[in-house]
Amino acid sequence: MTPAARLAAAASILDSIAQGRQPAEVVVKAWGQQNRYAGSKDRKAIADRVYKVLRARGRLSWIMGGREDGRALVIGSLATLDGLSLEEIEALHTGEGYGPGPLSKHERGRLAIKDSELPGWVEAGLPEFVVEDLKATFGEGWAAEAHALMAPRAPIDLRINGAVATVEDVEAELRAAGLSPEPMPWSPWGLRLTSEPPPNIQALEGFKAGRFEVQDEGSQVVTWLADARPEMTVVDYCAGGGGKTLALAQAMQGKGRLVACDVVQKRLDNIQPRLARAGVEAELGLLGQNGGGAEALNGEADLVFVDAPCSGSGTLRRHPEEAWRLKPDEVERLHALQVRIMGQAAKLVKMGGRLVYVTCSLLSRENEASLDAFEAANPGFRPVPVTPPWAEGPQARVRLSPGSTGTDGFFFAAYERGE
Ligand SMILES: C[S@@+](CC[C@H](N)C(=O)[O-])C[C@H]1O[C@@H](n2cnc3c(N)ncnc32)[C@H](O)[C@@H]1O
Repeated sequence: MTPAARLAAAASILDSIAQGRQPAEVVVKAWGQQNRYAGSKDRKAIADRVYKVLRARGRLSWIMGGREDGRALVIGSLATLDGLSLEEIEALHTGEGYGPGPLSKHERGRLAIKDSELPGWVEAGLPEFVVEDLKATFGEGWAAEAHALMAPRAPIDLRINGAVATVEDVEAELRAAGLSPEPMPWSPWGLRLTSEPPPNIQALEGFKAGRFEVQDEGSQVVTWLADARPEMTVVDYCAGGGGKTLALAQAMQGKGRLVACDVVQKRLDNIQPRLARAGVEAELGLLGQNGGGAEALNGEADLVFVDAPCSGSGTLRRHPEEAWRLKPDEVERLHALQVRIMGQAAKLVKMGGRLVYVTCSLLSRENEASLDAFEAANPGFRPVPVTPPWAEGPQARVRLSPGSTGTDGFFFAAYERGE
C-alpha cells in the first residue's frame, strides 16, 4: 500500500470506531482480516495512525474546526503530530490510487492554526467535562494526570497465582520464553511486561496452566486492600469477567465461601473456565437489576466487594477511543446506579462485616459523590481507613492513577457495618 492509501484506510477505520461501540482493537483487527492485500507493515502503520489520532482526538478535532470524521482527524494529525508542512500533506492528498482526495479550501485554512492557540482542555486530549473534573481533583497536577491517562504503551501486568506458583518461578518461566518481566512497585504478586512488542500471553504454558493472569497492578492493589481472608464468606457483588474474583480467592487461600454475582449470565459463564484454570472454586449467582436473587446471603457476608459499573475513565490509556464516548449524562446514570448497587449490596453484610466500593474511574461524580450519597443513606456503615502501600498512614478514600501510582486509575473505600 502507498503511504496515502494507508491514510485513507486509517480514516475509514476511525469512522467505523466513531459509529459503533466496539473497542478500537476489534475494529482494527477486523479491517486487517477483511483487507488481506494489506501486509504486516501496512497494518502496523495504519494501526499506529489510528491510535495516535485517538489519543489526540480532541485536539485534532479542534484544529479541524470541530470536524470529527476520520479524514479530518488524519489530516490534523499529519500537521499537528507529525509536523508535516502543507505541501507535504497536499502531496499525500492527490486523490490518486487509493489515497484520499485533495484538500478543500477549509481544510487548508485550518492547517494554518497555531498550536499555541489551543485551549488547555483541547491539549489534554480529553472531553472538556473530564478535564474540569480532573482539575477539581488534582489541582495543578491535572495536566500531568491527563497526559499519563492518555499516554501510549501502558504496561501489561500479571498477577501470579500464589496457590500454584511463586513469583520467582514465573519470572524464570517468562525469561525462558524470551520476555523481560520486572517486579511491580506495589503488588507482591505482580510481574510487569512491556507492551512493545506485544507478548502473546494466552499462548504461554504458564497462562494455560493458571500460574498467572493478566491484571493491572491497580486492580490487584484494590483487591488486596479489601482484606479478604481464609474462612470468610466473601461476595464479589459485580463480578463481571471475574478478574477480581480470582484475586479474592487467592487472598482467601481457597478456604471459606466465595460467591461471585452479576446481572449478566454470560459474564458469569465466562468466569467458570478462569476459575478452573486457576484451580479455585466459587459459587456463581445471577442477580436481578433490583438485587433480587441474593436474599439467602442477607446479613451473612464477612466481606461484600462492589466493583461497581463505571465509566472506566481510569483505563483510558488502554482504550483511548472510550474518551470520546464519555458523556455527562452517562456519568450521571452510572452515579445513580452505583448508589443503588451499594444500597443493595449493603444488605448482605453481617454485623461487623465489611463493604468495599471500587471503581476504575477518576471522575469525582462516580467516586466521592457516589460514596457521599451512600453514606448519607446508610449511617450504620462506618468508613474504615486503610493504608495503601505507598502511603504513610491510613486513608478513608484511596485513589490510584497512571500519574500518581503508575497504574490504571482506581478508587477504593471500605466500610464496617455497625448498629
Ligand atoms: C466493573 S465491572 C466488574 C469487573 C470485574 N469485577 C472484574 O474485575 O473483572 C461491573 C459489573 O457490574 C455488573 N452490574 C451492572 N449492574 C449491576 C447490578 N445492578 N448489580 C450487580 N452487578 C451489576 C456489570 O454486569 C459488570 O459486569
